[in-house]
Amino acid sequence: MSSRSSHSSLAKSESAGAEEMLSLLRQSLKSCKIPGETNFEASTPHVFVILGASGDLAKKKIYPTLWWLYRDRLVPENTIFFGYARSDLTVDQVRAKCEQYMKVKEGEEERYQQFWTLNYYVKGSYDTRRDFELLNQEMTKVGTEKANRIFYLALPPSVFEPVTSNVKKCCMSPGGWTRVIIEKPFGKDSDSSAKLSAHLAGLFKEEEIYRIDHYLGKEMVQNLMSLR
Ligand SMILES: NC(=O)C1=CN([C@@H]2O[C@H](COP(=O)(O)OP(=O)(O)OC[C@H]3O[C@@H](n4cnc5c(N)ncnc54)[C@H](OP(=O)(O)O)[C@@H]3O)[C@@H](O)[C@H]2O)C=CC1
Ligand SMILES: O=C1O[C@H](COP(=O)(O)O)[C@@H](O)[C@H](O)[C@H]1O
Repeated sequence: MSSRSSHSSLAKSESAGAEEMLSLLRQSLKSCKIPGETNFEASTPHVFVILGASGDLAKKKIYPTLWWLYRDRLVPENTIFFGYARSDLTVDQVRAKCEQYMKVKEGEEERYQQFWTLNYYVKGSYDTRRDFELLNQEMTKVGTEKANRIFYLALPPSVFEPVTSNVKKCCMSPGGWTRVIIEKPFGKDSDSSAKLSAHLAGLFKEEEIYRIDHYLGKEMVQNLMSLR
């Protein structure tokens, strides 16, 4: 076999491997029927909110990941995305910040364009109830009251408490479920971690809270096929 054809069969087998993994992921999402949860195929609308949408984590990790999930049809079709932060930004400006991390391949441009048409941005502070009321109004206006809502805190830990309090007061989904995702660090020592946990427990049920350390699981997720 020539080196060119061995490269091309390697590329084919890698892309077949990726397709196989995506197909497995879709199958498992579709067969997942947890009571009270959304069936992946159902038409239930979802709103994914990135709090701290102007920041480093948002542009390097969260928006790219949402785009890749959307591209690979691993989020329910009826999903919209809201960015929220104090910076005065438009969706186009958020898009420009993210651009170099999105890794859009040839042939994906149309879907990529579609992804951004599903995005909205609301400017607001983290400790003002009125701003979260406005976010709530916008989400309801663009989406529906039935939509499940997911709030991703891409924010410094110093604002975790006011933000989660305001989400609870103003932004819980009226007709669906609500989830709050917090990226590490969960406090800086045992006391501050316990304080944060107590605060969250006072607002949400445990199943409404997701604590993420993407770094801890990274290698395992990347090697999912070898682990099977
Ligand atoms: N960046 C990364 O790769 C990783 C980050 N993390 C964690 O994710 C979270 C977010 O990180 P990252 O995006 O890097 O952080 P940033 O410093 O970029 O902050 C995110 C946004 O929060 C707002 N913000 C920043 N400082 C403050 C402040 N003192 N008070 C109120 N709002 C503020 C700003 O938005 P605005 O002014 O527009 O409101 C900013 O764009 C942190 O908890 C971090 O530890 C974890 C792993 C990796
Ligand atoms: O959580 C973390 O993530 C960032 C980014 O990691 P990446 O390898 O997924 O790009 C990392 O720089 C940081 O050290 C780590 O704590």
